[in-house]
Amino acid sequence: MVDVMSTPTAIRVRGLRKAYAGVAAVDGLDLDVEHGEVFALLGPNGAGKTTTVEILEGFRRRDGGEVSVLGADPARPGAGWRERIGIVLQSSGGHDELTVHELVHHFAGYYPDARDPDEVIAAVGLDEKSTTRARHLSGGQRRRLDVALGILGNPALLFLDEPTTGFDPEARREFWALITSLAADGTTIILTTHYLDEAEHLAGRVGVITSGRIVALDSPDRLGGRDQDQAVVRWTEDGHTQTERTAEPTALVSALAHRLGGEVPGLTVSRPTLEDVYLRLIGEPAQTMEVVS
Ligand SMILES: Nc1ncnc2c1ncn2[C@@H]1O[C@H](COP(=O)(O)OP(=O)(O)OP(=O)(O)O)[C@@H](O)[C@H]1O
Repeated sequence: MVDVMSTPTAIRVRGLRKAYAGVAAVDGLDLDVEHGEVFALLGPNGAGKTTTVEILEGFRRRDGGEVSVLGADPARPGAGWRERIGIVLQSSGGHDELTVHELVHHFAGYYPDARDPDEVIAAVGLDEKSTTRARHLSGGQRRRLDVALGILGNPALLFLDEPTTGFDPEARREFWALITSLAADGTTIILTTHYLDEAEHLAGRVGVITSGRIVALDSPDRLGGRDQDQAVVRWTEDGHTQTERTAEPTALVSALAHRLGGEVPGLTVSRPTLEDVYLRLIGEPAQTMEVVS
């Protein structure tokens, strides 16, 4: 078996290509993910995220390029590789007649180094549903069960494809805490999500993919030059909302306070959100960021 930590990166992809009926879905994609990183892959519908991730998981054949995942080519992984990888697919199902307890205990038997099944059930917050059949779980609870099955084998690398779709806000926060604790234990995590706040909360780096290529890659606070973007200062003066873009919002606010004699009415200072930057990168007009010339 490959010693995964002896490989310099958890994932290395160069020039990955995949076409369906002659149409490119992944078109020369490069990517490096370090051991222990939480990496989020963002992109609009049809951008090529699932195709890429499924090639990394060994579920789809590529047409070209080099791929190394935990030191092995997923197209020819060899013994022991699959047990080192946890996968939570976009949609799941099956085994609907078994209870949570039965399912998790059953699948634990497949792994040489399984986590304690009862601890996993508790970790995903399904303690109280332990004796409930899978088909009677709510959508969000079913997703937690999927995550439980994904982490059961104590994977070195965990793929999460849109893991919190259908979660209520509280469940999402709890799930984030679970992922954060897995990451703290050293699990490398590849996350695809359409929730920008989820990427911002969880990921050390995000990659934006459009038309089968990575078009931006950085930490959430630096993506697309976000940290260099000017702040927008808004306030009310003479009955009108005033707006100014500036690289020095503190100086502007201080000058305003001086000029207006103290409290600045209606003052807000905002920076572009990750969503603003993301929409700009994929070529959509930002909806929340007011651009002032
Ligand atoms: N099995 C397939 N056969 C034919 N075309 C496919 C197949 N799977 C994906 N495609 C096409 O490849 C492109 C990329 O799809 P993919 O599922 O990788 O995108 P995605 O970024 O995961 O999208 P989403 O956010 O909607 O899940 C799309 O145009 C899609 O229609």
